[in-house]
Amino acid sequence: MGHQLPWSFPFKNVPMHGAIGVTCTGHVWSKRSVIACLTEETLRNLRYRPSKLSQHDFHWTVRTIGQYDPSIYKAPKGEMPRKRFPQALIIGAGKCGTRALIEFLNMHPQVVAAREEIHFFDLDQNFRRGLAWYLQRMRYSYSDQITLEKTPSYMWTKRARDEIYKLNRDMKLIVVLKDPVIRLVSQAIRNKDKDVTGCLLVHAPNGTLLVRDNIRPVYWSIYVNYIAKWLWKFPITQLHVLDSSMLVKDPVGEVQKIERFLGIKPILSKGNFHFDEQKGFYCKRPFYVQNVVCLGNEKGKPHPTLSPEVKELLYKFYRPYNEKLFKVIGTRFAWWPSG
Ligand SMILES: Nc1ncnc2c1ncn2[C@@H]1O[C@H](COP(=O)(O)OS(=O)(=O)O)[C@@H](OP(=O)(O)O)[C@H]1O
Repeated sequence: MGHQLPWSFPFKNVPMHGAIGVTCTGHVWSKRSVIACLTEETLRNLRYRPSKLSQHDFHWTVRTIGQYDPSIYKAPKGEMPRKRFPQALIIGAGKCGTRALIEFLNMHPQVVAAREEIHFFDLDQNFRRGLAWYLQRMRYSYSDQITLEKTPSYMWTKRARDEIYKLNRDMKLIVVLKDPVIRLVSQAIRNKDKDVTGCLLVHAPNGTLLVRDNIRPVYWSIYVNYIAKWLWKFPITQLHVLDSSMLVKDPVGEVQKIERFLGIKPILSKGNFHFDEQKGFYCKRPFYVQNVVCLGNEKGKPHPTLSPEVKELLYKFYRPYNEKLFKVIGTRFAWWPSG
């Protein structure tokens, strides 16, 4: 994009190999080669008051130079990147692989993913800060890129449904779901419930064992109760539901379906994924980066083994809800006990 700074690279401790330009299209942080993205406002300053510029004027998206071959992605000619509200959201569900999914999608040059979970629509203290605050949390993008945010608890939140609809009724919604029994165990472990089995089950007065359906890990796994409500507002064509176990087994196939759903170029392929034997999961291999990047150790922790009796009870509990869900979304997932 040709805008050159009128002085040498001013920042200490950042090794500099290459030019600074207004090219804000990459997705990979690199310590070796940098491109600092400038906002339009900064560029105005640059023309009129260059000496007033400081390090803080930079939108610090540091990119590997030449990260995308022009045959893979070229920013629209003459356009400046700007912050945009998401056009797509990963709304859930927590513990179902939402982090892996957004990391994988973020390798696509047309996907510009927010770096963190913003929790704008679900948390009062964030929602009160207003839409301008939400917008500021987004990264810079071009008009042919899709800004993507993930907050896995949006799926369970009424305000998220209402406010996302108000913000953009064309919003594309991505939901990754997991076998509900595995998800609830994952959540119970995360909540540090020591006795996972004990916390999920309760004895009825007559002595029979029942699933405690009044606790979050349990009722948040009744997906149909939430998905059906999203579909009161959004048409099914705007909802893409995938099964976490398929994301684990075949991430390429799953991200390629999402490329089609989002209407972006089919770019991600086998070469972007590497199976890490030790972790037992696929990790990402972004374009032009030698290293494979895996999720942290907090993801993919071993789960406790449930007793056959408890397992059966839980699967029996979820079966009718799963059946309803499959009808609503028009797809079946293989959610039955293994082992
Ligand atoms: N590729 C890859 N690498 C690592 N982990 C993977 C991957 N794909 C899916 N998973 C599963 O993601 C589970 C965590 O889900 P989330 O990222 O949605 O959790 S969170 O709600 O954001 O805390 C995590 O759940 P646990 O196994 O309970 O840790 C993993 O099973």
